[in-house]
Amino acid sequence: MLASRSFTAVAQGSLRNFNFVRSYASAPPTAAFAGQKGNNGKYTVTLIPGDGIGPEISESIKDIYTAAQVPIQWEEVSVTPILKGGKTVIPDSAIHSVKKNTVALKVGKGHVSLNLTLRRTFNLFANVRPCASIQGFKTPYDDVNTVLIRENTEGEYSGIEHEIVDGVVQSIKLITWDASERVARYAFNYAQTSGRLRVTAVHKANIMKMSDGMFLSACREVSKEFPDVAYDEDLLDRVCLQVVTNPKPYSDRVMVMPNLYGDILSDMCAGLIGGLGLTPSGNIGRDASIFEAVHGSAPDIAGKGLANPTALLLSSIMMLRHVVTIDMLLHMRLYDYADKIEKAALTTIAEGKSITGDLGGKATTKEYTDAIIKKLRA
Ligand SMILES: NC(=O)C1=CN([C@@H]2O[C@H](COP(=O)(O)OP(=O)(O)OC[C@H]3O[C@@H](n4cnc5c(N)ncnc54)[C@H](O)[C@@H]3O)[C@@H](O)[C@H]2O)C=CC1
Ligand SMILES: O=C(O)CCC(=O)C(=O)O
Repeated sequence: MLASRSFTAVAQGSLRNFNFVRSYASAPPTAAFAGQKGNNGKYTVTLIPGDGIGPEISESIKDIYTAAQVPIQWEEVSVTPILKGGKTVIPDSAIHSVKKNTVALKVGKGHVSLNLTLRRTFNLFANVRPCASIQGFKTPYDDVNTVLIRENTEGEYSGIEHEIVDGVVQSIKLITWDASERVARYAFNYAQTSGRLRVTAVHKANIMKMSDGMFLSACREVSKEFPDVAYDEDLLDRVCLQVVTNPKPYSDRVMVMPNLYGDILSDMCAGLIGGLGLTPSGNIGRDASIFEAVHGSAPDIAGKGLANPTALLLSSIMMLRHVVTIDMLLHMRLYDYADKIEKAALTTIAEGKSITGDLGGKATTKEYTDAIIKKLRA
């Protein structure tokens, strides 16, 4: 009963400010999602600032949340790998914090496969990556509004690699029916609750007949459970060409795809709306969800005050709307915080006076953050 009510709330929440942003809605809730709300009336959320620009943009988010008086307290943890029993692992404290709080905000860490470890540890099976043009901010395209859902635990990112003989290596692309079916069902649920009533499976089954072929079979099976959601399939290369030629037709649908394709296609979509500084994502699992920017730790600009915190901020907004679905009866008002912060950030960008260098402006991370805070306090 609560689950179906929550689904309605998600759909309403996403449609409420449809004209303004259209896409940074929360994802449909998964089975046992439960944030931790303390006696002080605040949710505790794990914050993983990572390295590179992570600490700078995390500070921005904290300052903006303080100014907006969002009822959240951050539990900051490090995921810098440690040596344990001869293996490099994520510290127990980080794992424990995410397990306890079930919600985390994170910046990509410049450490190979750490993301993959987190995604696998918490079985974060779906990565939701919305990408929408910001009204009033001029880019070559002004009508991008894509939602891409990426299988997040396997494919080329299974981490199974070996050397067969000297000079010959092999990386295994692992596709399982269960993971494909699970992400497909998530995509159809998302389509149904967000009002984007079409799912397009993106693939290369013309070449990878068995692996992508099975991914497609799973999508087709799941599509039968959703007669009100249209279903089609398209080749990855064709989708790339079509999206950069005319993104408009992709506004009415959700794209679902194996892991690697989603990684690449989401960066391409980001390029259409102003770059990686603007695109958020949510790694959704049954027992926890970790929200993070599509970008990584950007070591080339770290410590220079140049980083754009918007992608992480929009990820946190997806998180707020996700948190709301847990406990909607008590905390509907978190939607209002999400809406308010989102509006302050996107109007700051549209005005163009205090934007960061990646968007063509001259503002530092702090100046841009302060401009948002000023709007929140006005
Ligand atoms: N989801 C994740 O956790 C991801 C982690 N990574 C990791 O991050 C590290 C760096 O990877 P890169 O290939 O350099 O990708 P990156 O996404 O960190 O940076 C790519 C380019 O975009 C720029 N950029 C990224 N975020 C920006 C922001 N917020 N504001 C302004 N400019 C921004 C960077 O300066 C750089 O020129 C690597 O260790 C990589 O494995 C990379 C991508 C995603
Ligand atoms: O884990 C990494 O370092 C890169 C992963 C990545 O690019 C992504 O998942 O978007």
